[in-house]
Amino acid sequence: AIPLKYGAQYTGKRSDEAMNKWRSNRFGQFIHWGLYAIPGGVWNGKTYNYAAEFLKSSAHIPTPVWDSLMYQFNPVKFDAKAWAKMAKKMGVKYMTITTKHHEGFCLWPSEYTNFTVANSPYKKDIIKQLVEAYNAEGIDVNFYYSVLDWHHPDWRYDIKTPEDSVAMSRYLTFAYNQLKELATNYPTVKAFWFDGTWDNSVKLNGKWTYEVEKMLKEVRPGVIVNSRLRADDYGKRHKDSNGQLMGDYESGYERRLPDPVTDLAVTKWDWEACMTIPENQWGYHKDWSISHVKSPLELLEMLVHTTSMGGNFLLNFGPSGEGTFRPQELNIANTIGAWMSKYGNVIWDCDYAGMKKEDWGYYTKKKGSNQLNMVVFNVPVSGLLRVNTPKGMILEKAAFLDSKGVSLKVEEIAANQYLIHIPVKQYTSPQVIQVDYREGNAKGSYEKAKT
Ligand SMILES: COc1ccc([C@@H]2N[C@@H](C)[C@@H](O)[C@H]2O)cc1
Repeated sequence: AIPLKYGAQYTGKRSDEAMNKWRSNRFGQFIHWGLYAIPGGVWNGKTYNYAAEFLKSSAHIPTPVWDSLMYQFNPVKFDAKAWAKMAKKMGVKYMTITTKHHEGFCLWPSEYTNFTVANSPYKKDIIKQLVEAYNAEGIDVNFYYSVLDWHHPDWRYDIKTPEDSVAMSRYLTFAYNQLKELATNYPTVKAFWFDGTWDNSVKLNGKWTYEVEKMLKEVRPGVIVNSRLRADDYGKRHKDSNGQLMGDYESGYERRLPDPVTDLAVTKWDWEACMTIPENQWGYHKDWSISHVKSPLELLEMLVHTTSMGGNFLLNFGPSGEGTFRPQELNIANTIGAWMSKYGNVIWDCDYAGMKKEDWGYYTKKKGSNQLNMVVFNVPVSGLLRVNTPKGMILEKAAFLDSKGVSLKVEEIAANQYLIHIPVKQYTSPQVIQVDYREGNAKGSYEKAKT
């Protein structure tokens, strides 16, 4: 192994209470909110199709012009309690809020800059209101923080001169202080979601990323840090020069999911995928007709897919400049919430089942139980759901979760090979089958045939 000072600090999954809670949460709400929500992807009458939170660069807007949006930030319809109630109904157990996105505008009254809500017409601390409202609903709150900062004069994309180095170290001190401020002033924060760490200026500062992780865990013991923060002694990110995951979970899946057949390696570590409802909009965009908008059932399948591979699914919402969500977002919250109210127990506290992926959908398994869940998205025309079990696993019973125990026919067709018979009809939402099994070796008729 290559000796490293700023590489992975430990290997394997954390098994402390805080990480077990983070893992059992499984489903989270991402919220991207900032000045970008005011123009919403439109500038001087022109609609820019790229992600709305990048409008400053898409429309080549000078920093002073963009920053003056602060004087328009006044979300008169913002209601943290209403947001938290919607999230509770959706079935999320955690929420991750952009405290500061790339634009540098802070949703909390940071003492280290004037570019915050405190100096906007709105004035009040948005982070405080969200933390209190979501925690009151029993939902954990995590902080997204962009290291990249378009506003701060000392930010550098690369270090090419001694002046760059001096400026960037001033910037990193500023960011360190802001992060300490967030971890100190909002003591119920459970995790930090770092972004904007891909530039060379950060890769050259692996030591700073190590010190930030260390500081956060000293100020807030148990706090969780994503792999995107970290660079090692040689600028390697996410995994260090020895291939070891840095931070507490892998956070490279953005708008994409690992393949349930070829990417099973992810089941060896904790990971989270974050997802947009439109094709590629994190911040509020005025015109959602410019791309595909994912339906509730598409997103529900992604949530189940993610759980089936032992990951967390962070679904993004982009409130408007006034502090409201769109009808499509409300519909998604209600539709997924309705399914979660019936079947949330096959998501929360569930994990990878170690079973071979089948065409009909996904398996999940409740931690520490012999209860195997089958979430069926694709009903085969045959009505026969194939189940291949590992050696030593015998299926005993299968029933639709909401059928009050009416068993389904389980046909053993070969060693560790079964067919579960279900009615062939139009299902309008994913069906959940609960399977009971026992340890033991198959000794069906075919064994005799062989001997
Ligand atoms: C292609 O480059 C980027 C850079 C930043 C992002 C940001 N990460 C997401 C989690 C959002 O915050 C998006 O703005 C996305 C793509």
